[in-house]
Amino acid sequence: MAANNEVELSPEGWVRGQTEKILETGTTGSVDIGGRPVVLVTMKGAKTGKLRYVPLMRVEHDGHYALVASKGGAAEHPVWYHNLRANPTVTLQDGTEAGEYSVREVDGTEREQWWERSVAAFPNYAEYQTKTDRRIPVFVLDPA
Ligand SMILES: C[C@H](OP(=O)(O)OC[C@@H](O)[C@@H](O)[C@@H](O)Cn1c2nc(=O)[nH]c(=O)c-2cc2ccc(O)cc21)C(=O)N[C@@H](CCC(=O)N[C@@H](CCC(=O)O)C(=O)O)C(=O)O
Repeated sequence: MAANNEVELSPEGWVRGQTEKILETGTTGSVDIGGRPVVLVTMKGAKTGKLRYVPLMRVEHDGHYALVASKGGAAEHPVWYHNLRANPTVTLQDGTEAGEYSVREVDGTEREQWWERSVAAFPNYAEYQTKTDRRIPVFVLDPA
């Protein structure tokens, strides 16, 4: 296991670029996807123990957030899905504010409620779900 403070950004160029911009400016407000706000989630790698920085769409309600493992409607879950399952405590930065959250995957009516909020925040999620038989996982973050 790596030292738990070793940071690793995405190998995906455009994602790394947005992450670097957030880190340089100190605010997630410096980036967006189609004008929609983004949050920056720091999570612990399931295998390496590295600190992984994962930008995701901002879905917030009453101080709780949802993270949608859509990966653009790909056939498989994003790799970070496994990180959250293994290490369900993250730091989430929204704007300039960062806080600690406990993470849980949701199902049933709670998932429906948060899926609606997610699609309202980022309509592309609805289209991504039509592109794959994989049911796109939804995680809810509760302030730690
Ligand atoms: C390419 C791969 O990415 P991924 O984890 O599959 O995630 C794919 C994307 O979801 C991820 O890039 C998101 O940030 C993309 N993305 C969104 N992705 C989404 O799925 N949903 C969103 O709402 C979303 C919004 C968003 C907004 C801005 C932005 O810049 C990017 C956004 C990756 O980062 N791999 C790394 C890290 C892998 C990793 O985490 N390894 C774990 C082990 C994991 C295991 O157990 O297998 C470890 O370190 O231990 C690598 O191969 O080195």
